[in-house]
Amino acid sequence: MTLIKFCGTRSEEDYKAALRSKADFIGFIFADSKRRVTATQVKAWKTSNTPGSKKLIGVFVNESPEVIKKTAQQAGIDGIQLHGSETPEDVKNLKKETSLTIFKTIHHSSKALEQMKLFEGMVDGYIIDTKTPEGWGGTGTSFDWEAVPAYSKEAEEQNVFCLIAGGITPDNIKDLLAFKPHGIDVSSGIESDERNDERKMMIMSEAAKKSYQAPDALGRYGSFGGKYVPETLMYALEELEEAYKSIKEDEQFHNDLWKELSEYSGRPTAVTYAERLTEHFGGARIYLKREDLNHTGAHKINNALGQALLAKKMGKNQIVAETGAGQHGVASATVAARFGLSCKVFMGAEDMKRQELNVFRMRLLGAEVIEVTSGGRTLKDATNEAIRHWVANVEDTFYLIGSVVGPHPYPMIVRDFQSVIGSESRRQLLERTGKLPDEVVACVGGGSNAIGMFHPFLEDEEVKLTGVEAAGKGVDTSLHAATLSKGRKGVLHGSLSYLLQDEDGNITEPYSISAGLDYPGIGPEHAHLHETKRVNYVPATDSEAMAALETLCQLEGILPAVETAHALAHVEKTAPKMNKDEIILVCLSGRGDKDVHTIQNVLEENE
Ligand SMILES: O=C(O)c1ccccc1N[C@@H]1O[C@H](COP(=O)(O)O)[C@@H](O)[C@H]1O
Repeated sequence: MTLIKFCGTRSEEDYKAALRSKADFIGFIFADSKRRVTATQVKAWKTSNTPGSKKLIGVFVNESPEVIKKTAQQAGIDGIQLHGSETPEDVKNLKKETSLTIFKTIHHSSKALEQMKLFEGMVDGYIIDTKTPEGWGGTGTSFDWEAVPAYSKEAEEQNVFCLIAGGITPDNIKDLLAFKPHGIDVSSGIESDERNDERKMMIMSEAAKKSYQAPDALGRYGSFGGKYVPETLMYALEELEEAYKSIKEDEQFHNDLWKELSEYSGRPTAVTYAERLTEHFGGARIYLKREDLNHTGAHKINNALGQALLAKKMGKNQIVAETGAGQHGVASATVAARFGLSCKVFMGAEDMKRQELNVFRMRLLGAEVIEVTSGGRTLKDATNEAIRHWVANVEDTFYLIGSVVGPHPYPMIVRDFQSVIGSESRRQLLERTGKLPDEVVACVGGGSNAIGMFHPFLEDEEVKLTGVEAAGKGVDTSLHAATLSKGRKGVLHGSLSYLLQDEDGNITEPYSISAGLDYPGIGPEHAHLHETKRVNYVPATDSEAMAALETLCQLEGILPAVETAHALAHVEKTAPKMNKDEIILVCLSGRGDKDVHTIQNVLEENE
């Protein structure tokens, strides 16, 4: 997927349209132009419409450092684009004096590559534009795009990205995309009658972010997914689907959600370069997406906040949830406390023993934790009970499902709320390294952290995606939870996917050291991505996961959740075989404080 910067925003309407679009960057012209705006205007638009994860960029042409700094500060923007003949010295000084992101525009010419080299190590990205006698930029004139790969290569060597500007329109964008630019930057091409035209923005966005379409109208991912539920739940699912459709288009909802994600949960989460781990394996550079730094210690809160806001919007004041490792239970109890909702969490008796601390946390947060003693007394059984409770109380109860499982529209809703993980890390890595990762790795139980991480990378064919399943005592024993490696198609909890089952189709008991991966099914979208071979699913055993957990603790000072350690176990296998200039991005889905007892028991047994 290509980065998008929509520039020349000159009214609150333009700004709102850019916020609704798929732009990664929104540009404002502070230079001489018909599109010029003031810092006061930008500040006012920003105050009444928060930009969420989009970055605001101010464009300047040969402006004094004092004016640039003052304007940026007044407007409250994230970065500056120097679009004139600014020198490396000017950039160096600005970099020293501000913490702003700096993009340098280089005008296409036979000297452009040499000029880029002069700014090496000083800028966060390049814009390549056309200069004409009419102006420094915004002229609607394109250059010969045969030159694009050379510009991208130079930027990659400098570990930054390069956006292409100049005369890009809905009619010619596909010609440019054939040269695989890192991103596009457009002013004139999105305008009609002196204002930004949302239809043009949409055409450009669709072309640049050519999106993978799933689920279909019936909630199917290929042949998987769907709604296999009793009649009593059909109405509730339709009501939910309608409500979700309306909030998806609702700017206010997205603003409210981003406010919670940022002010309450602490997003964006960091991407950490694991330097000592990288050296230890001697291969690919390893980057960790730190979902463990979220409030409550895992990625689960992203989805819980989204669904709780949706529940409020639907006028439901009771939440019911299931939990395995307890992380989703804690996240649900947390959001219920924050929004003043009542909360019941169903949890298997076995998991309650393994995750005693999280049971205590949920109760402390005011939730009722209901022990489930049926079946294997783990996540599957807790989910059965939560669904049963929902069927009986559907009028005022919202089922806050914790993974990309269950009947449509749940897998889609959870995926969308978790995709913030992948879209944030995609942008963060491009900003940091100038390239996309070569491989992205995440652990998979039901699969919510993995789908959230993978989804924004699905169109990037060059990025290898790897999901790691829990192989327990080994996939050739009966003690594992490796659904895709060892399962068959079947229906569980309202959707068709791969399941662990015996010859007669009875669900078999999964096993994993980690309560969060101990589920006999997997989200239907993962089943589809497995069948289409877009994602490669591999197993990791308990002992491989525990070894990887110790390595991360000792080399990076990060205690990961036992679930997350399965993803790290795959990194141990693959990183040493990769080249030093390759990059692995790992979803560090949660922190391991909740697992300290389990870890202690295992390590003591091994002594
Ligand atoms: O857009 C302007 O008016 C402008 C004025 C002065 C310097 C840069 C300007 N815009 C930049 O030009 C390209 C977009 O060009 P086009 O209109 O799509 O051909 C982009 O980098 C803008 O940031």
